[in-house]
Amino acid sequence: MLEVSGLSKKFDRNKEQRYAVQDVSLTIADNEIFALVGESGSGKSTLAEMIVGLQRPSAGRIYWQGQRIERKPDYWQQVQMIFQNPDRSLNPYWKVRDLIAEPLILQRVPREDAYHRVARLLEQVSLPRELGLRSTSECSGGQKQRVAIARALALPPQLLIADEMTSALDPLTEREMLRLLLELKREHRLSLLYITHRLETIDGFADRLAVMKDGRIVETGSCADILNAPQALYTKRLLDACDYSAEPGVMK
Ligand SMILES: Nc1ncnc2c1ncn2[C@@H]1O[C@H](COP(=O)(O)OP(=O)(O)OP(=O)(O)O)[C@@H](O)[C@H]1O
Repeated sequence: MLEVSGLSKKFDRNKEQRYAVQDVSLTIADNEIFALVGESGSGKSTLAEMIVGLQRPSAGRIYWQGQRIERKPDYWQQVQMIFQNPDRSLNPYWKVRDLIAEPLILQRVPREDAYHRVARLLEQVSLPRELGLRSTSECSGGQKQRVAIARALALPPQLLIADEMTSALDPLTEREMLRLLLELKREHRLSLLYITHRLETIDGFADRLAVMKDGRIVETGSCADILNAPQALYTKRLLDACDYSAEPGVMK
């Protein structure tokens, strides 16, 4: 469904040009959870931001359903991103229900109909309906992240990109979030690009996995294969660092 081919991004740093992402190619299939793993600074967010159009690639192409995204104007409605810090996409002065309703209102859905849909979305992400009348400054970190998910689902996307969305949350809330994403995948048949630096969280969750280091993909394959028998030295080091064999994954 999504194909990234030879994608690179260079930034100027100290009068030099450095690659944040270099010649990355990958595909994400329909209804697939694809995890992108790597340590801090390996280029994961830059890659995601190119996919959602927040950064312009220095080289390479992105295809959606077989066509370049520049030729698919509806692509931008079919992809949504959730950030590590939900405040990045949520205005603290707005009520939760208006934040979630905004994408619908922008599509000219009548306000009353939009609020009905918001009530259903709040239920889907396990938030009480009353929370709709609060501002996000009155919500916890986990609640804000659920609000961000509900907003991203208001116009159901076909591809959801979650960039370190659970890394500021406690382990129990993290587990709940991953369960919620699995449910949403089943219900909406969406695909998910799930970005994390924590390999141990994706066991039993992701279908496929790419490991990124210094802007390049060093290993890609089925999640189970890579976790059980990593080929790249770097992946082995990442697994050792999180003591993967000793700790069951979040979803087990
Ligand atoms: N706007 C920018 N200007 C210059 N360099 C940048 C910019 N954005 C990112 N970089 C650099 O590109 C590299 C990759 O950064 P990126 O944020 O994509 O990594 P990451 O794997 O997502 O890291 P983290 O897990 O810490 O978010 C880093 O060396 C970073 O300093």
